[in-house]
Amino acid sequence: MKPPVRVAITGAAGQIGYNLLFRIAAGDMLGNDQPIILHLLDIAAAQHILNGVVMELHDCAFPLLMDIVTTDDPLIAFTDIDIAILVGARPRAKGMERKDLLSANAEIFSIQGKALNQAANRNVKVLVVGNPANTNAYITLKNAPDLPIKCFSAMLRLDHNRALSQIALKLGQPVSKIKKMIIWGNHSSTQFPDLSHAEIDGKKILSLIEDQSWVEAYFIPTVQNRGTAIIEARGSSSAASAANAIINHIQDWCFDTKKDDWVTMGIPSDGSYDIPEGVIYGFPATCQAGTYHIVQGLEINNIAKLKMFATYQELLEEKNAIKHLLPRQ
Ligand SMILES: NC(=O)C1=CN([C@@H]2O[C@H](COP(=O)(O)OP(=O)(O)OC[C@H]3O[C@@H](n4cnc5c(N)ncnc54)[C@H](O)[C@@H]3O)[C@@H](O)[C@H]2O)C=CC1
Ligand SMILES: O=C([O-])CC(=O)C(=O)O
Repeated sequence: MKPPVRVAITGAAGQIGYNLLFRIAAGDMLGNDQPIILHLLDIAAAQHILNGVVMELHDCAFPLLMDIVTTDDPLIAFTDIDIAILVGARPRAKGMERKDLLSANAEIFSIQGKALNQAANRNVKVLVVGNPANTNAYITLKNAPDLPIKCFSAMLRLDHNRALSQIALKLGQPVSKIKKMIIWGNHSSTQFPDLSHAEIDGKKILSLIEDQSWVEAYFIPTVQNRGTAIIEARGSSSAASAANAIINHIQDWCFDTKKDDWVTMGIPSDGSYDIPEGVIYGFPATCQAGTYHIVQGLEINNIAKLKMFATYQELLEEKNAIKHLLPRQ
């Protein structure tokens, strides 16, 4: 039997938590031969709900679930963990943009960055989901100066999956055939869902879509604003699809992306594609041996450059609003 992997999930008593924990414990994320210890963090006021979730986890009798730690203390939650999924944060309500959550949520990630720095395994994989996810991930990494920068990522996989599905629906093809999608930039309505490299059976998708205005008038805004549409329809934000995207993101990071394809991950900018260092930005990425790499060498036209820069500008504005929470230079 393999040694157990310790997976911390924050906001474990919330709606994403309820859609995520059971799938992780069932083996959907790390495989059906990988024992797991769950470290579940939520605030003191939510511990009674968390207890109910733990009762249900026990009632599933998952063979892979070796132990469950529950706590409201990030230091306890993050001790010796291999994977951290930082979900715990306020969700937005109708009429809000994700960046409106900055003042409510930013401090959470400053505290949790410090706790990760102190207690997590040095090769921990940290995925930030709580919104605004890119900037919260940046706060987290800046507060964890002793951890390598490549330990950190933010979730744009839900946007990536949304884009795949819209194309699958448009072309009447299975999602699995659509390759090389990209969501550049921020997990916000300024993101740039970019079809120009996407392929199906080796053919460029843009050449298969007869009505090019569909891309600008329908595809891009639908993907950009899908979170808002879900909130309007359900009355609360995406939970099952967010949990599914978390599983996809961690699975690819741990077990490699597929050959001849890539995924979108929010990762620290390094100057690639003229996006300066200092933000967490959605890039096309491949993963090998537990490390992500930005896909290099893609041709970017001038219109795309403008869209990529606009979403970068929004990230700079968000960063400016939380600069007091950034101790690491
Ligand atoms: N990046 C992405 O693609 C997506 C991000 N989200 C974001 O994920 C976050 C969570 O969403 P839901 O689960 O729907 O919200 P929720 O309100 O159902 O659950 C949030 C949980 O976090 C807990 N929490 C609050 N402060 C905490 C802290 N300091 N430490 C630990 N736990 C804390 C709350 O007590 C609650 O149990 C929101 O910020 C939402 O906007 C949601 C969907 C997709
Ligand atoms: O829209 C929201 O606030 C939740 C979220 O991030 C998404 O569904 O993409």
